[in-house]
Amino acid sequence: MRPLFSFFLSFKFKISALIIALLLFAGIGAGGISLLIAESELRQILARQELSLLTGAAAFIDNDLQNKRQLLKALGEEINDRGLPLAELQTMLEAHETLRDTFFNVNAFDLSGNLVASLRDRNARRINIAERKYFQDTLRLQEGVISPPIKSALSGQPVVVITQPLRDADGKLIGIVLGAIDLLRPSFSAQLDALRSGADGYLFIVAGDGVTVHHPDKARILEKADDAPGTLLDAALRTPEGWEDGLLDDGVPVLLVHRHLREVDWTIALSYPLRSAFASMQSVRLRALLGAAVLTACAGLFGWAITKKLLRPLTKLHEHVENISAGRADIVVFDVARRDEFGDLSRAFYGLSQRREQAEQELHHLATTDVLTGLNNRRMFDAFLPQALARAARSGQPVALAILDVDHFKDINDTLGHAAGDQVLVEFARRLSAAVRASDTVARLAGDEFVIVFEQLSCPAEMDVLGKRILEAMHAPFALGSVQRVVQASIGIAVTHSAGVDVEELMRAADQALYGVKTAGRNSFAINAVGAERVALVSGRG
Ligand SMILES: Nc1nc2c(ncn2[C@@H]2O[C@H](COP(=O)(O)OP(=O)(O)OP(=O)(O)O)[C@@H](O)[C@H]2O)c(=O)[nH]1
Repeated sequence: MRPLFSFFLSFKFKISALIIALLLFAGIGAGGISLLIAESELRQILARQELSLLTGAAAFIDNDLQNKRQLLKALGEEINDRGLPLAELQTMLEAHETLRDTFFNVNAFDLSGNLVASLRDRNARRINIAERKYFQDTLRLQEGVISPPIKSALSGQPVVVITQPLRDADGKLIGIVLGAIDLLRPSFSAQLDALRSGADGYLFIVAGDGVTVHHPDKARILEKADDAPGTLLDAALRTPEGWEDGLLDDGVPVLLVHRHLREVDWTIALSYPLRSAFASMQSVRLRALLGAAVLTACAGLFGWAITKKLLRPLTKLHEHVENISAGRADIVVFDVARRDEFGDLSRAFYGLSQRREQAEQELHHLATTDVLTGLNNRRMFDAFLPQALARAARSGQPVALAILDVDHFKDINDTLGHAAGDQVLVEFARRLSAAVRASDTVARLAGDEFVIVFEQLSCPAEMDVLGKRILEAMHAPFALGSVQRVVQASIGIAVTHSAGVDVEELMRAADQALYGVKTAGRNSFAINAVGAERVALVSGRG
């Protein structure tokens, strides 16, 4: 669980995730925008294509209506020219075969609106259409009109009628003749059926007042469609031609292409469900999405591999830090030649480690060195003496410890001052260091008290020589500014070559020797062989 967790926290994972996210964003963004543009273009193309088909259909219907009007006009003129009375119209209508082919029915009415002739049924019941608006309009305008879709008073069928005023030989209005178009089987039906687009698309015609003139669902003919402001139909009725996007009542998104007719206040429209119109786009979208997903996965893997490679120096750096912490490597491994950010970081680590090492050395020096004389201090001596004893035990060689005390040092301080006292201590330390061998270790314990550890002695008697040499080193007077001062010292030496002697025993033996020298008058040394219980007193001059 934990490695998985740290995997998700890793920089590699974050970078790879970022690459994938950016690619997804760019891919889906670019793909989405391209698809949107393609869809919009396709919509325009489809709409234009459908509109040009509608224009053909509209022209056909306009021509059909115009032909029908012309036919009725010709009929009216013939009646006028021949001065036929209304009573003879039935015979005349029946004689016109073209009327039967062109219209569902043709009827004639007198000025009072009473039926006087009916092409299809000479015994038709005597109806009156005086109240019908198209009748009144024809008389008022004295020219033919096309009615809105209505229910026929004679047949009860949904029809549209085309009227033509009738005159006698003197040109006086005597009635009207009208031709009815059956809206359930209009003459332009075949043409409209041929134009049906797409499996779900359908054509319909609606009058300017929203009443349906033609619809594949015949039950809707004569129904008033919803043309409230903001509806698709409202938009279609308000413009001569064009296309709109919108939702049908049942929520289906459609492309509505429409065109207004020339002969009559009708709009022919094609409702085209976008689902079928863009069926091909759906599959393109799916394929594009799949392609983007595959590409993103490949890019993600590639990004992972590249990131891993790019971050290898960082992994190496981490290894170096671990190795240095564990003492398996030196800080020099940080000093790489790379000329990039990782190189800079590694070298910065190197510099930092160098400074830290230096600081540690300085701290160690401060902690183990006497500030005044530069000799080892008590802390160093305490750590060093047991090691020296252990070394001596291993080598079997004698080891000696000398404790030195400057004689009457307090007098120097008191008579010449503390600074002069310091000078004496510094010079005393210098002479001590010069008098002993490189293998011997000198330290200042405190005040005017010094120690020397002598290692690698050939025999205990060698200490006689060394003790004398130290006293001799102090013979020359100390120059303290303008004053020359003789400085003497007392030395207590403990020497042993038995492995079992410990630090306390040795210190005690050296102290005893020193005490003996002090008691005997100072300026000399004494050697105390540990275990031998013998104190040898040797004069200051050796
Ligand atoms: N100038 C100076 N004096 C110090 C320092 N440390 C300790 N002293 C003085 O050294 C003197 C040590 O005196 P003692 O060792 O007790 O006496 P002494 O005069 O040497 O007498 P004996 O050892 O018996 O000969 C004291 O007066 C301390 O104040 C130091 O770092 N510098």
